[in-house]
Amino acid sequence: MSKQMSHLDNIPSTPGKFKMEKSAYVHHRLRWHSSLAKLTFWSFMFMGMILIFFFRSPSSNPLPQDPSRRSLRTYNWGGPAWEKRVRSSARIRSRNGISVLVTGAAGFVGTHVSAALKRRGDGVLGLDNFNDYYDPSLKRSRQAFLERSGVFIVEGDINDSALLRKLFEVVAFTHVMHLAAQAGVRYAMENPGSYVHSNIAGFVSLLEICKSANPQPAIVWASSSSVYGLNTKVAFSEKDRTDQPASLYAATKKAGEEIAHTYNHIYGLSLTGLRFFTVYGPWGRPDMAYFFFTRDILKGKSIPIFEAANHGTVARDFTYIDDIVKGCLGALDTSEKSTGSGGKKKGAAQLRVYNLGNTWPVPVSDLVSILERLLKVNAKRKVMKLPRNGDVPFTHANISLAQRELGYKPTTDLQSGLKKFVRWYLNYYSGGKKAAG
Ligand SMILES: O=C(O)[C@H]1O[C@H](OP(=O)(O)OP(=O)(O)OC[C@H]2O[C@@H](n3ccc(=O)[nH]c3=O)[C@H](O)[C@@H]2O)[C@H](O)[C@@H](O)[C@@H]1O
Repeated sequence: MSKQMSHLDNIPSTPGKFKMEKSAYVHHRLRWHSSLAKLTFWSFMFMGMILIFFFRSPSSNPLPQDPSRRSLRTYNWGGPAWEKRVRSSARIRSRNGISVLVTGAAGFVGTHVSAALKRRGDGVLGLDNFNDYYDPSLKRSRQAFLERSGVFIVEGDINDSALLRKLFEVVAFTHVMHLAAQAGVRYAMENPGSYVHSNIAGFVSLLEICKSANPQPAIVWASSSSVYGLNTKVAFSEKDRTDQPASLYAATKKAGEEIAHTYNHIYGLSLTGLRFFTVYGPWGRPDMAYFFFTRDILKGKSIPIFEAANHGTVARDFTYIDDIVKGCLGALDTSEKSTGSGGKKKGAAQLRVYNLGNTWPVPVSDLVSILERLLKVNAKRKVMKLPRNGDVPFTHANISLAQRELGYKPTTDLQSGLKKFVRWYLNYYSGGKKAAG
């Protein structure tokens, strides 16, 4: 080590503490070396910071969640073997059966509806983009489950008009069950673009193809209880106002209802919107509270339980998946044909909207108590104020219209439904991924 270096080693890091008895010359040189070393050090630090900033900046790092990039993903479709699979999956195998294109088929509700249609002999073709909003491996497991029942899921995006056109060329679908969407109330603040991309642009893209299809299919699609937003009149009825959405998610679903009106009015498409109320059950969505509460209770992690102003209760009209499936099938079976052809309306067509709820709101804290009993583990509850992120304090469905017109009649209470969910959850995550179903 050089003499100079050893001098430098003696320099304290804090300025002003240098020993003053050294000669002025040495003092001057040391100060000079010290400044040089510091200058070099800070230059490197500065360069480093710029590089880190550059590589981490969102504009230079295409995140998989970027919705505009989702549509740029290329999917493999087409070819004789692919068309054969499409035709075979969509083939009707029962008398008076229907042929249904199910969008979002690898999603929670999509999987259950596809399986139920297939069971009764209808033709079913799935479509899903397998995006990574939540663990795509769960979507792959649902796909495998459907495959075993004879349902083929085409990989693709509803914004891909060429793909949709091709599907209608290969199969004359009588119905579309449109469940592909960007779901989740709170995530809308993180990634607003994905809601516009899927729930508005994607819906319009699908309707454009449907209006030009010959014959035009009848469409049943998923709206949401969240369209009631800040409505305080209980129970929520289809006649109540829905012009005060509390989240962008709700606003895009409400926009969907208006868009449905337009396509019905101009092109004669038969359209039925279903306002689902907090659907839960086996194969559910990991971003929903009942699902991640279960995971976190088992892990011993604390769970945030929201409460409204003045310690008010937050409650949901939780609705079990099997009841929702019956509602969806009821809506498909009572759909009238679209009236247009070749993109032209020939007469008035059906336009409907229904609540599909359970009519029994349950406080979130009661949901947690049920989970504690089923899991035999006490939850670490962290009660906190309902964040201002789009959540509403309560939902409560009036279902008399769906009861009358769709024969909809929910039969599963939260305790029984969660029991089935917990059984599935424990089986699925203990390695029985294939068998769970
Ligand atoms: O009914 C609907 O239309 C909507 O239902 C759910 O939305 P949400 O009811 O907010 O369902 P969760 O996110 O599972 O929340 C359930 C309840 O737990 C509460 N919660 C949520 C998260 C949390 O950390 N803590 C907590 O107490 C929420 O405030 C809410 O009352 C779905 O996520 C939406 O996609 C769907 O459209």
